[in-house]
Amino acid sequence: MKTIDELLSEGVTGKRVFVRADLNVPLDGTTITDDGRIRAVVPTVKALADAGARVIVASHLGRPKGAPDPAFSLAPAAARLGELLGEGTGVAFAEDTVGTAAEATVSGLSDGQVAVIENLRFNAGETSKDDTERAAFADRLAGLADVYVGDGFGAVHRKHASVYDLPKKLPHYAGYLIATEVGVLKKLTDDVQRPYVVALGGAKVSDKLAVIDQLLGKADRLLIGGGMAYTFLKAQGHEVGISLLQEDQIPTVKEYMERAEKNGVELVLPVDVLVASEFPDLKTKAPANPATVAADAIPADQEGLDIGPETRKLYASKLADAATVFWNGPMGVFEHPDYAEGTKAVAQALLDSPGFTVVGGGDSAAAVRTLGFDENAFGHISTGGGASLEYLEGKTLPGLAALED
Ligand SMILES: Nc1ncnc2c1ncn2[C@@H]1O[C@H](COP(=O)(O)OP(=O)(O)O)[C@@H](O)[C@H]1O
Ligand SMILES: O=C(OP(=O)(O)O)[C@H](O)COP(=O)(O)O
Repeated sequence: MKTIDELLSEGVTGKRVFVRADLNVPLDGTTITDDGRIRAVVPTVKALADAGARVIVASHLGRPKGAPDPAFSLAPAAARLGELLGEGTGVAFAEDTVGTAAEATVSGLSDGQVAVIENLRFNAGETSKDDTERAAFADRLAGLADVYVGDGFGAVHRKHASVYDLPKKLPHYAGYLIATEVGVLKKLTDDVQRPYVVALGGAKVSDKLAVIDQLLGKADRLLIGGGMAYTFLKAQGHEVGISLLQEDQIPTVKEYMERAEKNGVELVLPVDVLVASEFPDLKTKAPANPATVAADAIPADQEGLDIGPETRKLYASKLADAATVFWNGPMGVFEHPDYAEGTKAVAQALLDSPGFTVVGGGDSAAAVRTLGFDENAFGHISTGGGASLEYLEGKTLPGLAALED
């Protein structure tokens, strides 16, 4: 994989450099609640701009349906990137991705200037499963630039036009963030120190259940929380009320539980959970007054939204002797204070553990910071949840493979 340092040594003055970042930050309206992913790409963008490149930063945000949707605009992220790059840099923003606004914005760039183009996923070609459709969109993106720098680690597991097809059409290099992320995760695959404990939670259940398959051959202990837990509880035969559930995965999860037992992997599930009859209001943060119930006694009209106090203690004890910890996915709806204790307890347990601790994922990293933890106290905070999990699985990641070609 060629790195950005090689590109800089070849010279970039006047070149249009397309930086595929992951600016998929959590938003409250147009307010960014955690800017970690934007800060993470600053070294790459700054190095290119300082060297006289005309930098085009592109990203997805959220999961819009292949058409413009103002709720998913990258405008707030562009403004924040401008602030982070500092006085005088200024960041132009194009209100489309490959249309006239993008073309005009890019052709208006002088050497050392930076532009952000609108959300890549406002175009159906970005995420299309049809190779021809994706390639056609990548062709249009390629028209904007001379060189490609891949630095959106959080999206390298996606076979999307800007991640996989575009680098094939331009000279391509890995940015600083991708180089750092891969360096750290490699340590967890090559020579992992044991006990190796993995904690999994969050809401992207269908995406992340698959990694458990691989982890059953690698980890010593798996702690399951967040929205992920209820498919396991249901597979054990318990009712989960109106909790997040991946019904079609129940047979798979049953098989995981059997294999864990056979392989001597400790698979740990919540023993109690916080429940309420409705999802909390994350805007007003009005008190949700959850009840604590045993994990095998979730009422039919209630939803599990955090792990309970006994589970917090249990998970802390299971992390206490870990030599390596990988954690992805909040243990509950941490954005609301009534459901943040489970995530806080796991974050604290990582800090108390003597081992090497890695936190992966946009929301997990955001949770650690917004709940007041010092991000530097963890071994590594990865900007990618799904991406880091798939890397640990040993899968070929499209966005890394394309940079290696
Ligand atoms: N029990 C639950 N029910 C519904 N959503 C949950 C639950 N626990 C956690 N979540 C949500 O999961 C989201 C993060 O999930 P995910 O995107 O998978 O994590 P990451 O970005 O760290 O990879 C958070 O917004 C959180 O509110
Ligand atoms: O937030 C992301 O992934 P993550 O939640 O697994 O960390 C990335 O920006 C990828 O987004 P996607 O899962 O909508 O493709």
